[in-house]
Formats: sequence, structure tokens, C-alpha cells
Amino acid sequence: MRLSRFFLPILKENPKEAEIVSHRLMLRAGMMRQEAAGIYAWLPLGFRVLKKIEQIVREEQDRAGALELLMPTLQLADLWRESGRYDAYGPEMLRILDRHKRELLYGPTNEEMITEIFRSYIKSYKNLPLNLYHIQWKFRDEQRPRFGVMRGREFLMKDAYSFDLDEAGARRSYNKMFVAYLRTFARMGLKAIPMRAETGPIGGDLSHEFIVLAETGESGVYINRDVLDLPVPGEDVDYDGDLTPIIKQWTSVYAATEDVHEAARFEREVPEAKRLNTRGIEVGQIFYFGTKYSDTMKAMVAGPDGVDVPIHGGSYGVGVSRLVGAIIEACHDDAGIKWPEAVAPFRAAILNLKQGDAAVDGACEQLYRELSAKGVDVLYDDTDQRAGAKFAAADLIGIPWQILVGPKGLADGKVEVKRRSDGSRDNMSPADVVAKLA
Ligand SMILES: Nc1ncnc2c1ncn2[C@@H]1O[C@H](COS(=O)(=O)NC(=O)[C@@H](N)CS)[C@@H](O)[C@H]1O
Repeated sequence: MRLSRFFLPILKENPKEAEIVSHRLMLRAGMMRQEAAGIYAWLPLGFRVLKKIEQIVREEQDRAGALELLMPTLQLADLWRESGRYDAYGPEMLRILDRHKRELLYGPTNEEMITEIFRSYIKSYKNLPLNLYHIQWKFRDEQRPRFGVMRGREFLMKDAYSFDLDEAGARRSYNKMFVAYLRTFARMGLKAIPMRAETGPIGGDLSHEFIVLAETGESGVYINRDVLDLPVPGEDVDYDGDLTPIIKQWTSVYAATEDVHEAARFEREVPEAKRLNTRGIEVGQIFYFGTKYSDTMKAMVAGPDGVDVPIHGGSYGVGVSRLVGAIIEACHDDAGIKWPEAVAPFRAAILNLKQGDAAVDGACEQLYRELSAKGVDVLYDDTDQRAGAKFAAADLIGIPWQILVGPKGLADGKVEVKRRSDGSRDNMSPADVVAKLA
């Protein structure tokens, strides 16, 4: 992508409405624009990151055996009357009347709708276990949307729903999602810690939140530092095998949000030097809620004995759009964002330090052509800004690799490669850069 033809409305100043660094940097880096309270337009740079995050979530859901579909954002109010949540959900629910005065709502979550789909087709335990998911926009009319995409009103969520014959089966489905979440967040360069959690409006009696440590997080957390060094399951993890050893390993080290924290246990179990009380961002939450929805909505299957029983369900959410902010909270410095390579909007930025110099322009064009031909996502800053402005922009938007092309270096057949994450620099030939990044 040539920057001269891209749409990247970088802001010079810190927007005053931004209270936390991720909100500030997303606005300054031209990643998004607020259209209404808690409602954002995703501009090209931010949208690229959102799609990369979404794709990692998708790959790990698929690896765990979940099946992707897409449910609508609009739902019938009557569906929520069946489960009894229409009134219970309260003011966060955006209620809509269509031209025929039919009562609709903009879905804050999809337990009712997925249960309606399930019960319409599945009648036998032989079709279980089943896990269906989608990645879809949600609306929750938050009292105080704030911190940019961290607490929006319209936001992108991956929500998966599992269906099993009994609790034992449902726990196996729960464990698959637990492991998939460990892998998902690790692939984004995050340490997301699973913590016992309250179940709230979703219901049930088993839930874990996945929390990324960040001073600006909304959740207070208490952990044993050892949890930060636990191994994340590899891509060869056997989802049809026994996952309980992994679950046990990750749940036997103390980690709890403030609303379920047990101070006495924390002091008893965790040596002083290993105790960490900080804040975190909830990037995902998983729930087992048994027959809460299948009872009220009659989602029954015939068991092995032929008798109809309500299925045991669970739901598993990931804050896809919240993750864009959460990753910035975890990966930034004073100069701007430091994208982990797996989610960066572009892999490399070519900075032409002397626009109009034939040798420099030629070397940049050749690098751009060769890297692109090898499938490397490149942003070529071919604008006529001063070098200093190009350095600042590249640091701000957080591209992992910066290739600085100037007349002096080229005279020695070299360009400078700067690694954004640690600021390390290397001089090498353009050919070596292509070999390194391709
Ligand atoms: N207002 C919001 N803005 C951005 N992300 C949000 C918001 N509310 C929730 N999320 C994200 O969505 C994830 C799942 O939301 S949830 O309420 O915990 N769970 C559910 O809705 C269940 N139906 C899971 S399928 C959260 O972990 C959080 O990362």
C-alpha cells in the first residue's frame, strides 16, 4: 500500500476526550472515529487490525471443532420473552419497533436465538456434542460508554454456544473452549489469565473470565505470579483427548477477580513474593449454564434411553473489538503503538528519506515490489513529508518493521532496518531485507 494513496487521518494532538492510552492512540493513529457515544467507524488502518484479530479467533474456534455461522443483529422480542430475559435484561437492551409495530431488539448476545435454531433441527443426542459460533456486532446501551472501544455500545463479539446431553459432556465442551482461549490470546501476543468469575445476566454456576493485565483495566485482580509462566497448549493439542490436566494446571494457581477474591485463601496459598494485586481487561468470558435456556425454551433431545431431556449448554464470548484496545494497552510506548506481528495492520513500513532522489526512489520502489510479490503486507511512505515526520508516523502506528532508505546508506548499498518492538537497528542490503521479512 502506498501511503500517498491510503486514507490515514493521523492526528497531531492528543484528543482531549481520550482518558486511556489505547483510546488516545487509536484516535491519533487514524484507526477509528467516534460517530456517536460508544459507536465507532473503523477506518482502514484500524479495520485491518480488527480483521487480523477476528481471523485468529476464527482459526482457533475452528481448531477446537466449533462450527461458524452468522446470526442477524436484530432479534424478535418474543424470543426473549420465552427465556424470561426480555424484561430482566433492563435498560441495556436497545428495543426497536419496525413499520408494522413489531417489537424487535438489537442483540446484546444470542443465547435465545441459537437455542431456537438448535431446537428447530436437533432432536437426538446422536447429533451431540455441537458448538456453533459467529462473529457478529452486538449492542448494549451501556450507561457510561468510555475508554473508546474498550467499553463501546456497538461492539464486535465472537460468541460460541455449546450443546451437550449432560453436564459431563458440557464440561468437556467448556474445557475445549478454555484451551482454545488460552491459544487465541497467546497468538495475539497477550498473556490472558483465566480467572473464576461471576456469571451475571448470562447465568449458570461455572464461569471463567480471561483477563489481560493492564493498569487501566476495569477489573481488580489478585494472582499468583506463577500463572504468568504457565505453558500455552500447542497447535497440536488433542481436542478429542482429555483436557482436564491442562485445565487443572491453569486453575490450581490462584487467580481471581475482585468480586470472587478470597483474601484468606490468597494469603494462605500464595507466598508473599508471588502475590500480585493489579487491574486487568476482560477480553473473553466462558460460561456453563446447564439447562437454563433449554428448560424455558424446550430444547430437548432424546437420550440413549429414548427419553427426551433438556440439553446442557454453555456460551463463550470474546471481545474482538475490545481486543484492539487491549492489545494497545499491553503493547505501546511513548512514541505510540507496538503491534505484535500477528495482528499488525502491515508487517513492514518503507520510509523514503529523500523523496525525489532517483537512487532512493528506485530502491524504495524495488523493495516495495519485491516484498509485495512475496506476500509481505507493506506500507510505503512515499509522501513528501520530512524524514522526522515519517519516523514519528511509523512509530505512532506501530508497524513492526521499519525500512529506512536514505542516500548515505544506499551509497554503501545498505538500508537501515528498525524493529519497532525493541528499537534495535540493523544495516543490510535491500536483498537481505527481503530475505529477512519474506
Ligand atoms: N460494552 C462492551 N464493549 C466492548 N466489548 C465488550 C463489551 N461488553 C462485553 N464485551 C466483550 O465481550 C465479551 C463477552 O461478553 S460477555 O457478556 O462476557 N459474554 C456474553 O455475552 C456471552 N453471551 C458469551 S457468548 C467480554 O468478555 C468482553 O471482552
